[in-house]
Amino acid sequence: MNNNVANQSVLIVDDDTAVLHELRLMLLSNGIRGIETISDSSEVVSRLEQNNYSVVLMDWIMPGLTGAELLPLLARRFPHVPVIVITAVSDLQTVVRCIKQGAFDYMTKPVDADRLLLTVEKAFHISELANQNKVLKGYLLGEPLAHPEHFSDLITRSEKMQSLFKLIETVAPSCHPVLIQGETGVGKELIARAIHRSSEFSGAFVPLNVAGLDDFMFSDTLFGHKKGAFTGANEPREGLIAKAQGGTLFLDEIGDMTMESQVKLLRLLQEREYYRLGSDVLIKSDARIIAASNHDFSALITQGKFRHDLYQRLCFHELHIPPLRDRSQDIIPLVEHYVAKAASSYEKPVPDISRELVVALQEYDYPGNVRELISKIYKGVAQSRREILTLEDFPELKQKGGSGKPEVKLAYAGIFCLQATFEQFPNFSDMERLLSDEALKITNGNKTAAAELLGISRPTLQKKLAAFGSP
Ligand SMILES: Nc1ncnc2c1ncn2[C@@H]1O[C@H](COP(=O)(O)OP(=O)(O)OP(=O)(O)O)[C@@H](O)[C@H]1O
Repeated sequence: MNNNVANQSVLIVDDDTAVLHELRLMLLSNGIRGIETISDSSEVVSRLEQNNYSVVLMDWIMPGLTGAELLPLLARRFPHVPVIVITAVSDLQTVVRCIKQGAFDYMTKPVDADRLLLTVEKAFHISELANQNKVLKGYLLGEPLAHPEHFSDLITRSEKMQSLFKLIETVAPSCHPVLIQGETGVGKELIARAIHRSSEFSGAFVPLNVAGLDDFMFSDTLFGHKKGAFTGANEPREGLIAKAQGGTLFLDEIGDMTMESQVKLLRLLQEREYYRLGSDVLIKSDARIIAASNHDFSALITQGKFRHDLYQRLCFHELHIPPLRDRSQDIIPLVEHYVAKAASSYEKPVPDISRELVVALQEYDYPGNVRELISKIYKGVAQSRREILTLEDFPELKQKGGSGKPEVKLAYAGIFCLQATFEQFPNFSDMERLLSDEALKITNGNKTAAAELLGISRPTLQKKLAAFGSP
């Protein structure tokens, strides 16, 4: 049985306690833990009202409520719970009736263990999908995140990111692998951590960057080794997969993995078991695997650099994180957050940000995404000698803009409508006055900083203010 059973539960209904016991044992011995049994069929509805069962396994012929009476009731009240009917009669008519009334599948007594497990596994899968659909529907109807605190490290105002968070809440509790794709520095590791938090798995989040690891290093780091496994293995080593037991193993830069290591990872995903180097003891693993990459997998697969079967296993759930330039609403909140952080780490007061810098930061396209934004902010704050950050502190942005003065965009004209501001089209002197007032407002009355912002000397600003009659 594969690994998607940890959060699943089964309700078995049969008036024969010996059958209940036997079915329970069959499921238990295959790793299914959440099993409850009822011998009185009239209790089924109230049990389903109180608990979230993934699957109901039910006898057809029972005293009290029979299968024929119960099945339509369950199909109507709990349509998302697959019901598997067990019947002693293998006549075609009963089977057709079961399926027509909404049974997910049927089987005849005596129950064959292999068939039971296969059917229950299929039903788990359907139940999981139905559950995800239910949650997604709720979200589409505007429901907020169930646990926003799981995403508290991610600063965003973008609707695309909010939708991604909602998707994460629906897929996080399943044990299936997740593949996160996105450009470098876009926040893939933060997203992986948010998935782990949302899964509420009790084990640890264990990250491993596989780029640059040769196959031996990969195997030793991931699986560990037995004492004496190779020259220099003086002590046994527990691999990272063991540290991630009950939790999440995050494999970063998976597109750079060697072909040999890909075979080993594929085996781990298929079998959920592994050997330490030098050991012939098979160890089971229940760690959930999240992988991340900034590569285009279709290109890697075509070039023969990545196994198609591994890709298919990894992308059971696939998440794409949009680059920062496609969610420009995030730029300013990120800038504000990291300016405050940088100032605190350099023990400086938190500076204001000049308007021209705000515009330039919004216009930039961030090929290195959030990581690049952070690095620019830290450099800018470190070198700034004033209480306001200006374009001067961000020479790379200044060079990009040529003159250093970013163009006023059309969108900006929506806010800054000259005629509406002045009631008539302004002349030069009106504009000078407006610019001077704005610069002084932004710099809290600091004339030196305001003059710098305006690109004029302090005495020139002083003269102009005197001409306007301003203090
Ligand atoms: N939405 C966000 N809010 C706050 N910080 C963020 C956000 N996204 C990314 N960061 C920060 O940006 C930096 C890069 O993020 P992260 O390491 O998660 O990116 P990545 O996509 O995994 O990068 P790489 O492709 O290089 O592995 C980190 O310091 C992270 O904390």
